[in-house]
Amino acid sequence: MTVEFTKYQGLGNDFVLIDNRQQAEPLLTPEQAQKVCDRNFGVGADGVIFVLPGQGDTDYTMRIYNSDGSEPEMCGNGIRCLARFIAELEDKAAGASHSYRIHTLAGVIVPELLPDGQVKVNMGQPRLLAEQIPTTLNSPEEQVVQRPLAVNDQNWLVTCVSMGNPHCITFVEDVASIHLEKLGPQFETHSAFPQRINTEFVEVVRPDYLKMRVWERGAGSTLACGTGACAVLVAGVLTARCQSAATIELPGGPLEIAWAGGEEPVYMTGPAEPVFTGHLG
Ligand SMILES: N[C@@H](CCC[C@H](N)C(=O)O)C(=O)O
Repeated sequence: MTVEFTKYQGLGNDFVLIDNRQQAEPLLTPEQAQKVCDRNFGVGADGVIFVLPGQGDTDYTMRIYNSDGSEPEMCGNGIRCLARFIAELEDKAAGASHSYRIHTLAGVIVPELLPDGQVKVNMGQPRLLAEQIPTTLNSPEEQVVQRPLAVNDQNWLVTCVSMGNPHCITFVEDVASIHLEKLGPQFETHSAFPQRINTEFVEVVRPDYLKMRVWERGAGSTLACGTGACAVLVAGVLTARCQSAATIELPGGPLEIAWAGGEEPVYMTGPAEPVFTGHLG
């Protein structure tokens, strides 16, 4: 079977996008997606994203496999790419604004194409209780803010935030000095995180400008993570380190993130670009 695809990237976080509107099950298995993501033997990507028919009152459904074949609940950079891909499939005029209601495993997420080509996403409310992350770092109905976690013979103070998918945030003096390849896998598979974890190391340059590096669950070191940037802003607000709106600088470029606190949703604005089209098989 031949499957058409378009490769997209959002700040260098790259995805193979597949038009799956004809059926409710993804056209590829997790094992096939893992092969497609291989950077030597496949197309090469951090994940494969499928646009499926909507459910309930939504326009479409998004499903995603990480490059290791696991299925996360949400992907921030991916949903910006998905919005651009849908506009392309629907043949919408370039530069026009549109928004879509997208069903995901993290709930309904609403990306909006802006006239300047950027995509602004209502990412929903952050979930802060230990049982929602999930983590054993506090009692189930408590938040996890600045809790000690031993990794690699060091004690780290971590704050945990779920944006539908789990994130563990650590504020450090110098983010460039972090040995991501060594620490990332140890955080990801730590017994305190029963569903593994995405890990962000963050340096606060100013209250409105933070630098972060990320080790993603199921994908390793990536150039950007949209849900991660949202979780970082929330952790920065919870620990009084940053303003309610800030630029989060990632290795692949900046994202604008805003959260008014409490039960308000988090907003993320950033780019998404097509790279090339092709077919599998
Ligand atoms: N890169 C993504 C997050 C993708 C999912 C993540 N690896 C997980 O397993 O939760 C983003 O931009 O949010």
